[in-house]
Amino acid sequence: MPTIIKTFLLFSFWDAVNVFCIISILYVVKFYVLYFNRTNPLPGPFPLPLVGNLFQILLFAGDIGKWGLHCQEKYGDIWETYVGNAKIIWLARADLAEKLMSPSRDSNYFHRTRENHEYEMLGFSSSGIVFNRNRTTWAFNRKMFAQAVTSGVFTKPVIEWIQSVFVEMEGYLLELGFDEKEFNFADWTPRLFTDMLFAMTMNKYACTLATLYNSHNPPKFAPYSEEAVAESDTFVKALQKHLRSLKYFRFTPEIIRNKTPFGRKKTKEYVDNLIWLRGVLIKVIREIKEKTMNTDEPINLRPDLMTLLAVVNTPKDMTKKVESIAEPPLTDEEIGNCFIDITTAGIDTSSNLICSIIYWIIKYPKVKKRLRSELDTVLGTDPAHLISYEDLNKLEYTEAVIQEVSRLHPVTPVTSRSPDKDDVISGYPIQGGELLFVSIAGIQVHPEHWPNPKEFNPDRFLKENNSMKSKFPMFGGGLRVCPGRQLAMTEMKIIVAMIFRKYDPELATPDTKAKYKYEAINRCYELMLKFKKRVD
Ligand code: HEM
Repeated sequence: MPTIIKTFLLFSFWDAVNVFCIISILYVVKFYVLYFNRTNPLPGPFPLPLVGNLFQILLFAGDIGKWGLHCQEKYGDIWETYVGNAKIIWLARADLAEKLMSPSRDSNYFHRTRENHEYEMLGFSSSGIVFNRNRTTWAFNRKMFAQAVTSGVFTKPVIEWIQSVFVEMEGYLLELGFDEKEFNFADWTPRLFTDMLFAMTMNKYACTLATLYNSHNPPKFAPYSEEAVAESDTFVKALQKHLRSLKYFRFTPEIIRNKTPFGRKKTKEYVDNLIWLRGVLIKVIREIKEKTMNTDEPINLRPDLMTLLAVVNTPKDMTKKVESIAEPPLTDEEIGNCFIDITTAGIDTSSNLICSIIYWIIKYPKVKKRLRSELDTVLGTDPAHLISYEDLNKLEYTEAVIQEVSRLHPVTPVTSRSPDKDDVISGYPIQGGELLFVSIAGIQVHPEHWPNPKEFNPDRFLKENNSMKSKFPMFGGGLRVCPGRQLAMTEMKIIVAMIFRKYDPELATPDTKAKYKYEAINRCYELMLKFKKRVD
């Protein structure tokens, strides 16, 4: 028997406990020796070994945005925190974040995260947009996406598609008597935005609104075949599972994922789910490509995002933005990953922000009155009037309200960057590969940028006060600024307009509050309303 095993067998239980205690003490001593002798120390909350500052985040119910605001008050506009042993530097003033938000192609701050083996394994580190760490493929994918999403051929019809999905939801709410009975509006918005996104990306009906409506056992069920509902249900559930997997792969330690039976099973389940999802998407993309290639008149095809991405940079390009320098079209895999990115980044953000917007408008009757007056002036008083692209551009106060809600209650309170090379920010040395958090929530209420920062005042966003916008990173900034921002604003304006021109939503009780939980974004999980019809 090897000596090491023999020695081990001589150990009593208490010997093992003693060894464990000695190793733990040595680990703690080493942790604090390194901590107190760290280079370039910044102020920040005191970390514990192994967990860093995670326990302090828990005191804020995991809400990293609120915790950031608390730290900012205590330590100033630049501070450091720890997740385990890894340092994170926070920046909470526009000038401090300026370099990170630079739009330069050579920016040192291209990467959103540190190297992430998990996303690499899933194939996201070199394809798609959100988690892509390869500058060349990221730039190409992002350009193609932006080309499609901002082209006139898409931006105009999308307005109609959004309205038709809202009309469907409106019908369900009235059918269920929610104009008189209280209901949780936050249950409906993720479905509204999922169905909208499916309609605008691949001309498919996701049926999530219909499924929720049917779950209330109405006298008359939604008019979709069980087969169609079941098929899309499976697909939407797979997408939701994929979203959960992104958090799992990011936050579960590798040792648990790869070395425990639970972790191995979960990892396999998530990887299989992604393979299935990609398989379905590739099939849809191939069908679209076949259809587009077999017609001489691509211009007559419905210009949904998948179709636009499938033909971008081909002779049938509908965006009319083909450049003189020949670039290849997107591959099926790239289109599939772009679709996954759009759903990852575009559903939760918009659907949760809309809950906050509705809540704040209800809470501020004067703002509601002025918003309504703008809606009546621009759209007229006939609720059947379809909102047009031109109408949307005139809804300045509506846009200001959306921005002001987002300033005070950002759906994404934090974004991050990791520099390639060492740098200096405001005299403070930053090491290449470190992680930096930009506190969107902190910048948006910084007293140096905003007079009366806590006051809800949409007027500050009206044209005459335009200069404030540089201090407003609602959609992030620089190279990786949100490429869906124009579409997101279109969605918000249409939904706000469609609700307040015709309805007068009421809180279930005067002290009803919108309830939130932080899950990588601020998720509104409860907003109890009555969807009252407008009477004035
Ligand atoms: C109100 C709604 C939305 C908000 C508040 C929002 C906010 C953001 C923010 C803060 C970022 C990070 C930017 C940065 O790091 O500088 C981002 C990135 C992104 N967003 Fe949005 N977003 C919204 C809607 C959308 C929609 C509707 C889409 C797609 C249709 C979308 C697609 C993306 C993508 C693909 C990225 C990654 C960009 C990159 O890495 O290059 N977002 N968004």
